[in-house]
Amino acid sequence: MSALPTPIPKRETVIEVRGLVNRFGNQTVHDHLDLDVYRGEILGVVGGSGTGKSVLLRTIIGLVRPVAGTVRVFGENLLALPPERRSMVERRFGVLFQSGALFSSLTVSENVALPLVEHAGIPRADAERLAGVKLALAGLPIDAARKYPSQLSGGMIKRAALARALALDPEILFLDEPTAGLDPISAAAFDSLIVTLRNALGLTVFLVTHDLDTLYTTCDRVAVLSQHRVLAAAPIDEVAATDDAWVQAYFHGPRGRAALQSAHPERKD
Ligand SMILES: Nc1ncnc2c1ncn2[C@@H]1O[C@H](COP(=O)(O)OP(=O)(O)OP(=O)(O)O)[C@@H](O)[C@H]1O
Repeated sequence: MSALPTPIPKRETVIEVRGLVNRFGNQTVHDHLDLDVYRGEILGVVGGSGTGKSVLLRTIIGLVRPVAGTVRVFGENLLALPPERRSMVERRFGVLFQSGALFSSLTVSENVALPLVEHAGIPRADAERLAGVKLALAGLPIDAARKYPSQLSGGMIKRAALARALALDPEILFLDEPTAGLDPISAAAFDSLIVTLRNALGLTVFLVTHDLDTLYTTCDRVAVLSQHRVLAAAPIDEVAATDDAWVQAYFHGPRGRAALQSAHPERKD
């Protein structure tokens, strides 16, 4: 009796981008770009400077209205939703912008509590207690809660911004160059925190980065932006084998080889 083939589980698409066109004046940034992001994965988005990685992130979260194409998050087109339904979808994702974007006049604890008060209507004292839990999740010491952003190191600011992005228990986490500006040890610690949180909370992570170590150590798939589109979206080894000048220079240049060696010391390729 022959065994039945094991069915391949169907991946659930949580972000679907189709035919996306973005232009600023006469500059075309995206031209019929397609991309799927699957539930539970960490997707790294890479590409040369100015290829439109941040604009793609901002379009997906509804901050940029594209010239053409559709973006669906959890099956919903944010830009077509009435404000109340849009805000319900927005509560299901958290965003860590490149700068951290914390309010400088609020303490770390108040920054993290803000979305809980404003979007979830939680009383301030309870929100600050919950903020303490989120700060611990993001790996910040308890005394950081009372500090102002200007009193934190770069790595701590990223963690505080991460705690705020996690405030509303999101299903998707958007991270724009989270390790930029961090020393290698802090960057590696941040990478491993992202993997731990994904595993513990079942998050889907959309991660814009230039950091090859991050790609090798955290990402399930990597999407390469080139010539206004997604050139490839696949596990890193597949993407690194793509016949494209930028991909070859990026993954097989000295930094790419060093990152591969550091993540997989046993490999000789
Ligand atoms: N609001 C805007 N108005 C005009 N041009 C913009 C705007 N936002 C982005 N751009 C342009 O779109 C292009 C893509 O920008 P984007 O920030 O997405 O690039 P990126 O791939 O994230 O680059 P980097 O890796 O350098 O951060 C750039 O040329 C940028 O100048």
